[in-house]
Amino acid sequence: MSRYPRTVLGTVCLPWRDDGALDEPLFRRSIQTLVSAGLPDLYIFGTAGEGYAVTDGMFRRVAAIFAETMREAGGAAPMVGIVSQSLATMLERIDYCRTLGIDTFQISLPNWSVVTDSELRRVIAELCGGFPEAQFLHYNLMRSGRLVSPRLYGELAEAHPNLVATKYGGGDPFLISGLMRHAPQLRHFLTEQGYYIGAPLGECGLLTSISSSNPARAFEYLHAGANGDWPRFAALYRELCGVLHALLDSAGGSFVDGAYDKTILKLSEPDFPLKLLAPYETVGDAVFEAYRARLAAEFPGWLPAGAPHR
Ligand SMILES: N[C@@H](CC=O)C(=O)O
Repeated sequence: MSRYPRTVLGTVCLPWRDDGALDEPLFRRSIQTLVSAGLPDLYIFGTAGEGYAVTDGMFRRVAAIFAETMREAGGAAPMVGIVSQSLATMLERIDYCRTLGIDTFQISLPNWSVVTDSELRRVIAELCGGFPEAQFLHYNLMRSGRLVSPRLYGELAEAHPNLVATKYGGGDPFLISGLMRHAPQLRHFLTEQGYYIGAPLGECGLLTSISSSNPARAFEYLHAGANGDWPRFAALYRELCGVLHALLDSAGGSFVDGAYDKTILKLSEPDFPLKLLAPYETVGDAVFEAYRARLAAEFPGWLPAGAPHR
């Protein structure tokens, strides 16, 4: 029995105005739009949410607005990403969020020097042990300099009942099957490609990226995999591979996640700026227009519900 609901987990992006300030009304509106479109399980400060780039002041302001708006919108428990080179800063940020009533955190490992297994055990012990009333999802990504192995997750899950989930954006079949085998008590959230490998093996969740443009269809993909409806699952997977290539072809280069996630979000929030916090470069409006045109022509079912298919 897994410790966290099986659902579609989605990112929230941060809209920056030309003067560099947060566009608060648009930030609130984009959260409301996602929840009312059927995506209530949301987090801030993943890679797309620029958790690596915000100051402490911005972290506090965004976290407070996010928690308040999620409550108003009727979203699930708001999940806040904690990204820092400093374990002490991570603890401070969690402490602050606890004062806002936030109890669900997405943690990644400090990476100035890649942590060893025993250092990793220490990080998880400080975070999970320091806040036993909170719950933690670990973001397993190579930007930390290493991945956590399925067996190590099994060990950590036994030691920390409030380690409840993991998130992995890659597609390594060996790692994915290992997660299901060695740490089934954790909910493993996999992106569209990884979910296709994981769903036949165990009760993983869907970490939505390209599929977030149409939450109802993203849930259809989750359920097709969960219920063993393999023809539908394969058909949606084929579409999603096409959608991914449409996005990458339109972008024509390599960008940090936020550039892609903001392009996807702009489908439902046309005035959402694509700008990223410095020094990272983003895609231009022409990329967004090319992507929207490709979706309309080839995969209209992945446009937001009610969007014109032009
Ligand atoms: N871009 C996502 C990860 C998965 O797709 C994020 O920022 O968390």
